[in-house]
Formats: sequence, structure tokens, C-alpha cells
Amino acid sequence: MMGDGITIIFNPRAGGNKQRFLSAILQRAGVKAELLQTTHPGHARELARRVRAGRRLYVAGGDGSLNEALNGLLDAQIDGHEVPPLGIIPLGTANVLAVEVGLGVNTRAVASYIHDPVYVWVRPGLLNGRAFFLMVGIGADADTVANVSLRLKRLIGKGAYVLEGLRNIAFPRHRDFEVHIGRDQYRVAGVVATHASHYGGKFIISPDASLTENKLDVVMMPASGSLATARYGLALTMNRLFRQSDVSVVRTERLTITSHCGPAPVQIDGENAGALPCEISLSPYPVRLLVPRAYFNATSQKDGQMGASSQPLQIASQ
Ligand SMILES: Nc1ncnc2c1ncn2[C@@H]1O[C@H](COP(=O)(O)OP(=O)(O)OP(=O)(O)O)[C@@H](O)[C@H]1O
Repeated sequence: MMGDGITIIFNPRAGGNKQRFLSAILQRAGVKAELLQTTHPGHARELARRVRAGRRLYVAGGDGSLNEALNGLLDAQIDGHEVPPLGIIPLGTANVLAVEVGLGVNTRAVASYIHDPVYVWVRPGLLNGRAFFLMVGIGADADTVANVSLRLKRLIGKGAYVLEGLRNIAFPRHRDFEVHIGRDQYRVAGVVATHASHYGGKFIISPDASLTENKLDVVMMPASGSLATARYGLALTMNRLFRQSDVSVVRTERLTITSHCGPAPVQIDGENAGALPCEISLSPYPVRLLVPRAYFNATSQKDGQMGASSQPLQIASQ
């Protein structure tokens, strides 16, 4: 076992303060941990950057906090430091990364996950230099994330996204982008470049996408307008988006997206992240993501037993 101790970065704002849930998990897991509480947006990034490689770092929060901590690890790697393995204590609103690795959002599941630390190597995605675990979206989903009312989100959680999404269907914005993959170009109204098979919770956006693959799945939606947006949205909730006859899915390690409709928002792991144009790739710096044993067993990366000597990932140059 890697015995050097556990650090937890806790976002007290995630999912409307779940400190009691966190205490129950730690009590059940029977672990002592150093608890670092965030005080402002961006704080998880600053904190994660300073956690030593010999420890295990868990983020108690949502996908936004995990994204910040991931970027803190990237900062440390760029500065030449080794970084700790990163784990998930899912306290957020959607917890897509937890869903992706099959981690149950209940005390027992999270406690036993902390008890049995195994990891997989993940090369995070990069959007204009900012790291992400899950996906980048441009089109109706990014418009929804950019315009969702924060007050409503605090009041009704995920429902606020559903309402804003419906508003985007009723009053769609003109969206027209060009996706460049190698020598190919695609004209689309919406695109999601994903490293995860799940999207927005339990919906499957691309069944073959995997955090441990050295590729992103680029899901492209060409049609625009209310009807098409509604069709794509409905197909997603039925796990059939990738089967739509006009939707294409292309696997790649690198793509760029430009806009024919002026500045349009981009969402990264469910958070608003600036505007187009953008370049999306995979980071040359892999991280160790702590995962439940079932997920570990299901991937072929059998070298992730904590404590086993682990070599840095060799990345084939392509
Ligand atoms: N102490 C704090 N006060 C206010 N905001 C904070 C604080 N700590 C972190 N944040 C911000 O809270 C945001 C949301 O965090 P997180 O994603 O963990 O929770 P969430 O409930 O899943 O949120 P979301 O509603 O985005 O799904 C993050 O972008 C982070 O920057």
C-alpha cells in the first residue's frame, strides 16, 4: 500500500454543502485525512498544485472542482514535479466522472473505493492548454452551460440545465462551426469531443470512448434549428445520439474548431470555458486516476495497483 496519507480538497459549495456526507464517508472508511477546504473558485487548482506525489489526493466536490484540481496537477507537472494520484469523492450535482468509472454515490461505495486504492493512467484532454477529464462541447450544450441561471441552479440543481436546454430548443441560436480533423473538415451546428462514454450523468454519448484511450471521440451534429436540437437532445437521453443517421463520430488525438457564427461559448467538463476558436488535444502529461476495482479490472491496465512500482507512461509519438 502507498502509505503516505490522504489529502482531501473539499468544495463546500458543491451540491449545496455535503459536509455530513463527507464525514460519514471518512468515518466508514476509517481513514484520517488532511482536509483542505476551498474558499473561492480556482482555489482547488492552487491547492492541488502543492500536494506531494507520495500522497493520495481526493477531490470532494463536483466535476468542476475535479477539473480545477486536474489543472493544478498539470501546473505542477509543467513545473517538473511528480504529482499524486487523484481520486473522486462525488459531492457535486451531476458527478459525471464518478458515473464514468462506475463509482456509486453513496457512503458505502465511496468508503470501500477509498479503502482499495487502484488507479489507471489517463492522458487528460487539453482545450487551448486547459486540461479536462471528460469532454468539451460547443453548440446547444455550451449555450446552455453559459446561460443557465446560477440562482435557479442553486434552487433546483440539475433541473436548471434542463429548463435552460429547453429554452435553447425553443429559441435556438444560429450555430455554424467547422471542425478540422487531420485533412478532413466537417460543417456542424454542435460538437462534443469526449474522453468519456457518459455525458451529463448516465447518458451514453459514445459507447467506445474511454478515459484510458489515447483518443477522443468527436461526436458531430450537423443540423441546426429547434427540431434538430430537440431530436439530438431526445436521442441523447435514449442513448441513441451516436446512432442518428446524420451524426458522425470520429476518433482522433487532435482537432481544431473554428466558428462561422462569431464568438460562441465552449463548455469544458460542464463549466463555461471561454469562446472559439479552439484547439483540442491530449495532454503529454498522464495522471493516475483512482478508480473502483471493477473499473480497474475492466481496463487492460493491470499495472495500477497502488504500491506496485509504476513506470511513467510511455507515450508513442504519432
Ligand atoms: N468556497 C467556494 N465558494 C464559491 N465557489 C466555489 C468555492 N470553492 C469552489 N467553488 C467553485 O464551485 C464551482 C462548482 O463546483 P463543483 O463542480 O465542485 O460543484 P457542483 O455542485 O458539481 O457544481 P455544478 O453545479 O457546476 O455541477 C467550481 O467551479 C468552483 O470554482
